[in-house]
This record gives sequence, structure tokens and C-alpha cells, in this order.
Amino acid sequence: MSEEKSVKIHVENLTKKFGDLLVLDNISFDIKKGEFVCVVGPTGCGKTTFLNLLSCLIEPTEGKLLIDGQPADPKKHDIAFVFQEPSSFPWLNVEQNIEIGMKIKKIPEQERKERVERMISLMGLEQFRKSYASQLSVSTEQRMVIARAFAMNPDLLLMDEPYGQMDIKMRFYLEDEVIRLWRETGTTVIFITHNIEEAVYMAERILILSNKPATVKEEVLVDLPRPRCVSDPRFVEIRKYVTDQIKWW
Ligand SMILES: Nc1ncnc2c1ncn2[C@@H]1O[C@H](COP(=O)(O)OP(=O)(O)OP(=O)(O)O)[C@@H](O)[C@H]1O
Repeated sequence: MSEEKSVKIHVENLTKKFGDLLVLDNISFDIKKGEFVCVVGPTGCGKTTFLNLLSCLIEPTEGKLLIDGQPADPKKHDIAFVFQEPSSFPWLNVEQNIEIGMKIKKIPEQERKERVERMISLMGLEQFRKSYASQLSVSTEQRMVIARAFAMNPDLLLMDEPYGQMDIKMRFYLEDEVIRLWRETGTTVIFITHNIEEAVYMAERILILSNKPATVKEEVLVDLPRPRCVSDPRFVEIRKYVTDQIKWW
């Protein structure tokens, strides 16, 4: 595969202004197919704005944003999202919530059922399969939303602080689950987090954004074997390095 072909997302001189407010300032980088990239940066620097541009919720002021060499377009590209606030359909139960995106995509029923079962089992949702969102804890609801996202087999998954609401044990569990799903599916993942340890635990590469107007301050490769150990001296070294880059937050 040529170098050109392995690029999933190409960002070139991307600038976003809201009126006079310059948020993203001439940003350029590439993300490879199947890569797991974490984006860290100070509060309000424009991380969510970048995801909104990728999903075409808003338009760039200047610059290029290409997915598979074409302008980002949700009709052409299979993009799935997981936000900090779980976004479920309250009138559907867990099974139906996981299935709904596949129904919209007209995936055949047999395959839908198989994928739902696999996700329910992978995310440990068996006892909740007939429950509605109002009957679930926030973290269980988020597990359902993650299951729905992966069930779509998206080729690009955007995750915006997805574990913000969770206790630490659930966070560790889900970090491992998402890594397992990512490795199984080969999906390209962009994962926004404020948590440096989480970024080093999960990412193959970390993009560190500067304060607004945001530029890419640094890219850090995380070439540690998996499963990663937070007390491994190399892990500690990389975490310290990233933390040092952002001390001024
Ligand atoms: N639709 C909009 N209109 C005007 N200003 C906006 C709009 N969306 C975002 N902003 C501003 O752009 C800046 C970047 O916001 P954004 O939510 O992208 O930051 P963020 O890095 O995701 O923040 P956080 O870390 O708090 O999640 C903020 O100053 C915000 O107020």
C-alpha cells in the first residue's frame, strides 16, 4: 500500500473562525487508516470544533479537510460518534438502541441481530438488554452508546471525552474494551480527552493542541506494546513528557 493510500484524514491549513473569534489557526496533519489518535489540549481550545468540522456540522473558514482523499461528507463516509453525554433514543431498549443505526443503514436483519448479540456480550450488557435509557446508570448508557457506534463498523469513530461521566473502574474497563474493539475492527479512531494518562494508555499518537487559537503544538508517538502498564518506566516517561508540554494550561 502506498503512503498516499494509507492516509485516512488529511488536514491542511485548516482555519476556523466564529465571527471574529479565531479558534483553529492554520492546522495541518494527517491521520493514517486504522490509527488510534488522541487529541489533548486546554479547555476551550477547539477540540470539539475540530470534530464538528470532520462531521460537517460546521464548515471550515479556510483550508482543507479530506477523508479518503475527498471532502468530508457524512453521506459518503461511515462516521460514528460517542460524546460525553450519552445520546440514546429513550423510547428504544438497549437491544433496539444498538440496532437502530444498522437499521437506518439497511443492514440485513440476520447480520444486525448477530452484531447486536456480539456487542451486548462484549460490553457486558446482557442483563440490561430489555431496559430503557431512563432505567440505566450513566455509565451503562454510555456502554450502550459505544456498542452502537462499533456495531456500525464505522471506518471513522469520533469520541469526545466519552468517559467523562464514569467512575475510575468503569473507565479502565472501557478503555480496554475500546482498544480491543479497535484492534478487531481496524476502525480509525479520534479520541479527545483531558486525561493524559488515558491518552498515553490508548493512543498510537497524541496530538497536543495549544491554547486558542489552536495550533498543533506537538505530536507524540506512543510506541509501547499492549496491554500497557501505567507504571512501566517508558509509560511514565511519555506521560511526563506530554504533561510537561501542557504544564502551562
Ligand atoms: N457555534 C459556535 N459559535 C461561537 N463560538 C463557538 C461555537 N462553537 C464553539 N465556539 C467557541 O470556540 C472555542 C472552542 O470551543 P470547543 O468546544 O471546540 O473547545 P474544546 O477544546 O472542545 O473545549 P473543552 O475542552 O471545554 O471541551 C470556544 O471559545 C467556544 O466558545
